[in-house]
Amino acid sequence: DFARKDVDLPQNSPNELLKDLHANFINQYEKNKNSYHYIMAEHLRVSGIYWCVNAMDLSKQLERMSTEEIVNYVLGCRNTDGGYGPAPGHDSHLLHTLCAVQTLIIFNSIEKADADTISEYVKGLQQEDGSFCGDLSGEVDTRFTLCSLATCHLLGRLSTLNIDSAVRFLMRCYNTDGGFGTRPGSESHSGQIYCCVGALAIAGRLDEIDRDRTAEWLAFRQCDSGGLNGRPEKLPDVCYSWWVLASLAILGRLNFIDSDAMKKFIYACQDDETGGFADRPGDCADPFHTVFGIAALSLFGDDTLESVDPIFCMTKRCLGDKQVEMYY
Ligand SMILES: COc1ccc(S(=O)(=O)N2Cc3cc(-c4ccc(C=O)o4)ccc3N(Cc3cncn3C)C[C@H]2Cc2ccc(O)cc2)cc1
Ligand SMILES: [Zn+2]
Repeated sequence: DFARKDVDLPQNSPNELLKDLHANFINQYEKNKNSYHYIMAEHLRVSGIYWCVNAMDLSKQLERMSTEEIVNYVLGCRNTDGGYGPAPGHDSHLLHTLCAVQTLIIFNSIEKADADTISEYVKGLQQEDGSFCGDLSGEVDTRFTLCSLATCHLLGRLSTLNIDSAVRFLMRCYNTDGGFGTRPGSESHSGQIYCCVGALAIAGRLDEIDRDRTAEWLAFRQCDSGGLNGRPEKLPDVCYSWWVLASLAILGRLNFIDSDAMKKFIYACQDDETGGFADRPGDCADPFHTVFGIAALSLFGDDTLESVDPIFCMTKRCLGDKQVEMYY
């Protein structure tokens, strides 16, 4: 069967950012009667909170969030092992530990977390070969290398980890096509490239890769619709806009893609009734695709948004001197 490799942008697609509509979409996750405790699936909740809070910060509307309630909820997800779970009483995982730290930094409340116990938790998940497991289930993924280096960097505890072995493992995941996969030998994927390029940038080791070759693989993700996909022959999706654009920004190669066509696709993913972004035009909006659609537009310099840091997907405002100085 002929698999569609692209989408058509509907004629009446939005052609600008519907910023206030998105703020209302995100906020409805926050109203008392629909607070996170009910709306957001428990196994996702702390990550969902980071996506919502970050979307509001990028949209310059953070003051509409109930800071204290959210900060206390996140702190309530801390476990005795030093890590954070997705909700109170859930086991710790690197994905949610990073989102918890990111949320606390956005609310300028990172001093309420214990940097030493969190970084010791992360260190405990690094393997002999330099890789990281997401939790005690033992799954290794280059995504978890980014979570580990980003969490420890944001806490000022990067030296807790073995950075040399972490970089050696990442380079074993570097494919001849210029991309990175989940583990050594895995096929290249936009999301994994974002994780590996981001981790190398935090480690100050971007000179280990051929940045033009990697940027070229990323540029080939652009479809006729202007949207970016995760792998060859896949459909474009607005969250891949973020993975690909942020990677190109870190590599100093944003000029490798057609930004006007890209923006047109991102605008078309907005839902002009409910607010929010869907993965592609016509689908249901969700907070995950909303934050990455807004972050991608911020990378293009939309001055109605806060400027976003490509490595951490957080505003430069909240990161301050936690930003990694880049060299191109
Ligand atoms: C709806 O189906 C899924 C599938 C995977 C996941 S995930 O947690 O493994 N994850 C993030 C993710 C979230 C959503 C979503 C819906 C509603 C909310 C509320 O905030 O968030 C939706 C999708 C999604 N995915 C799956 C995906 C996105 N685009 C294409 N796909 C297949 C990504 C997935 C992995 C992930 C990526 C980044 C990250 O920081 C954390 C997890 C969640 C829901
Ligand atoms: Zn997506």
